[in-house]
Order: sequence, then C-alpha cells, then structure tokens
Amino acid sequence: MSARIELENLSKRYPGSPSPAVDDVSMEIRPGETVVLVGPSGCGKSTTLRMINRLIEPSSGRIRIDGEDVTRIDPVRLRREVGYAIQSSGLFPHMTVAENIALVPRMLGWSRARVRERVEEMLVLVGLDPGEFHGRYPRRLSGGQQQRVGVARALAADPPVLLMDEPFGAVDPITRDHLQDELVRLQRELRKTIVFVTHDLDEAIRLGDRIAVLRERSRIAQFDTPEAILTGPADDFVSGFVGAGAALKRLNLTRLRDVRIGAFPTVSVDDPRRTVLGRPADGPHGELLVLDRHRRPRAWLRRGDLARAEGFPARAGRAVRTTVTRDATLRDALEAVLLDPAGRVAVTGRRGEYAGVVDMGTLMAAVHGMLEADRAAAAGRPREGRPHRAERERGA
Ligand SMILES: Nc1ncnc2c1ncn2[C@@H]1O[C@H](COP(=O)(O)OP(=O)(O)OP(=O)(O)O)[C@@H](O)[C@H]1O
Repeated sequence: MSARIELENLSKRYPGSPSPAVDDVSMEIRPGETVVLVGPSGCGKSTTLRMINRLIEPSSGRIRIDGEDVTRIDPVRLRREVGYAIQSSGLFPHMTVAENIALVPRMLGWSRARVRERVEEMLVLVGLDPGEFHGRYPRRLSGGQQQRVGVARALAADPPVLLMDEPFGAVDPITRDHLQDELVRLQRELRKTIVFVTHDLDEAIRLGDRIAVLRERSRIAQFDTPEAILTGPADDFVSGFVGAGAALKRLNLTRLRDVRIGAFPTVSVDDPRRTVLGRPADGPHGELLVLDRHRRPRAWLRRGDLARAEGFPARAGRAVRTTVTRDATLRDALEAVLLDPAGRVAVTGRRGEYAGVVDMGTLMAAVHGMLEADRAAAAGRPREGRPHRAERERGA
C-alpha cells in the first residue's frame, strides 16, 4: 500500500520572518518510492516535511496525497495515512513501548485484540522481541532501540505514507548503519511512499530511490537518482554538497547481493578427513572454508593446517571472525576486506549461512562494472524503466 504525493508551489513564511522558510517548492513523489530531502542545516527540509502531514500549515500552495488535498482530509484519517518518525524517537516517556506503538491504532478505534496483535507484529518487524520489550518504558531502551520503536509506532496503522525526519540522527554511527540497513529491508517488504529528511548525504545515497538536494528556502537544486547526482551534479552548489570522493560514495549504492561473488572451495565439519584431504585448497587464497552443520562459515583451512590438527576438520584452521551479509554495501565489504589480515571475508545470508567469499578482486570487478555502466549511461543510453531501489536489491 503506497500513495503518490504532490507538492505544488508550496511556501511557508513563519510569522515575523523576513523571508520564507520554504519558497515555491513543487515536486512529485511516486507511490512506493523513497525520496530523501537533503541539504544544509536550516534550508527548510523539516518545514517542508511537516507540511505534508499538516503539523505546519502552508502559507500558500497545495499538497495532494493520491490526488486529495491534505487540507480536506480530517486529522484522524491523516494520522492513519501518514506515519511520522522523528529524531530521538519522540516516544512518550510515561507510556510503555506497547502503549506508544498502540497510539494511532487506538485513536482509530481498533479493538483491543487487534491492537495487541498489531503491537506484537510491529515489534517483530523492527527486530525487537515482544516478550522483552512490550512493557518497557522508553528510558530503559538504548538509543537504537528507541528509534526502532519510533519506526514501529509510525508504521502501526499501516499508513501508505511514511515521513521520517532525521530518524537516525541521534544514534552512534554503527547503530545508524544498522538501522539504515533495516529500513532498506523493511521497505523491500512494505513498499511505502517514504519521504526522509537528513543532512547526511551518505544516508541519502543509501536510502533514496531519488534524492532532492535542497538549497536555501527549500529550493530544489537537483532531484534525481543517487547515481545521477553523484556522477552528474547539476551545478556548483550540488557538487559542493556532494564533495570529494563521489566514486567512493558510489560504493554505498551497491550491495553484495547485486554483484557476482565467485565460488570458494568449502568443506563441512562433518566431512571425513579423507574427503577434506582430497579437496584441493585451490581458491585464490590457497584455502578451504570449513562450514558448520548449519552451513555457517566456521574456519579457514590452509594446506599446512591439514597435517597439524587433531579432531580434524572440526578443530582445524583459523576461526572465521568477521562475516558480512549479502545486504552489506560494497563499502562495508571493502572495509571488512581491508581489515582482514588475509584480505578475504565470508559472505552470509539471512540466517548466517554461507553465501560466498569477497576479496579485493571481487570488489574491483564490481566497481569496474559500475564504472562501465556509468559510461554507457553518460553516452546517452535511456534510463527508463529503472526499478526502485527495493526491486534492484531483490534482484528484480
Ligand atoms: N517555528 C518557527 N518559527 C520561525 N522560524 C522557524 C520556525 N521553524 C523553523 N524556522 C526557520 O525556518 C528555516 C528552516 O527551518 P527547518 O527546520 O525547516 O530547516 P532544516 O533544513 O530542517 O534544518 P536542520 O537540518 O537544521 O534541521 C530556518 O531558518 C529556521 O530558523
């Protein structure tokens, strides 16, 4: 369920301000896409966003959701149709996690049983164990957990539109990366129309199907795909904002699931010694990867390890310490490969099962492929029919 959002000559002048905070903005956001508004502090991103759910009334112009003027939609229905998540989660401190999530469904008059069921469902969706978190108060949650509850609350009434104002702004960088990945995963399932505000370009690149780079008074400097903005900034303002390292930033655009990962020789802990000895360690690193009974990467095995180990192969080799998931960006994978003493890292699927091995060779081949595609695009090949980010990542 998703909806089209149209902003039409939208302006906002705060009382007493000499100039408008938002000046004559028009844009169309397609159903099911994630649009990120990015721009320097004070340029009017939040004001623009909050006019969509009427937390702020426009001075002039119009906003339509699926063709309907939002000023005509009654406030209760608007809450149902537009979820809203903000920095520092905005949870009510005197309410439990469950009560916070139940807020809009209750307001809509859902039955107790339905509300209870929905709360559980939302907690599972954002990766929190209902038994553990249901009755907790927000002050007893970490920053990242609070943000998850904030997202669960915004999604509780299954709104077609989700507005997010720097929702991950207040958490540490690692948690933030994680929450961004989770949002990409959620969006793959939910396909909401999301408008997301941030001043962090990397976040915009990771999350946006399209990015609107805003300058002062929310004027649109460029509104396009992340690739187009990175490879063809419209003017000096955008290139200044994109800054140096555009090629490196591109690594954030691609996930391991989208690139070819070469096969690597593997054996199982249950394989008899003879089978393992018969298996040449013929990978690019002269190693075999030992998988446990659930096919999870367990140890790297070299020729020399074969003779030494007792209880072989279960206790042989070097334990696998770092893995990356297929949802990791190439940048995350590059970081892991650079930090790995042997320059290779095992890739895993959702349940930790083996999915391949990446090394510099894999990453370079992927980057070269991307650059070639860029050159082809620059040579004027049509880009119509470009699938949404979520579809691209599903491999559609
Ligand atoms: N309630 C208000 N009254 C008067 N001026 C306001 C009000 N809220 C925001 N402004 C002004 O409007 C402009 C845009 O603010 P807004 O919060 O929309 O920007 P932003 O791009 O979201 O900024 P940031 O990234 O720093 O959150 C700023 O100059 C701000 O000072």
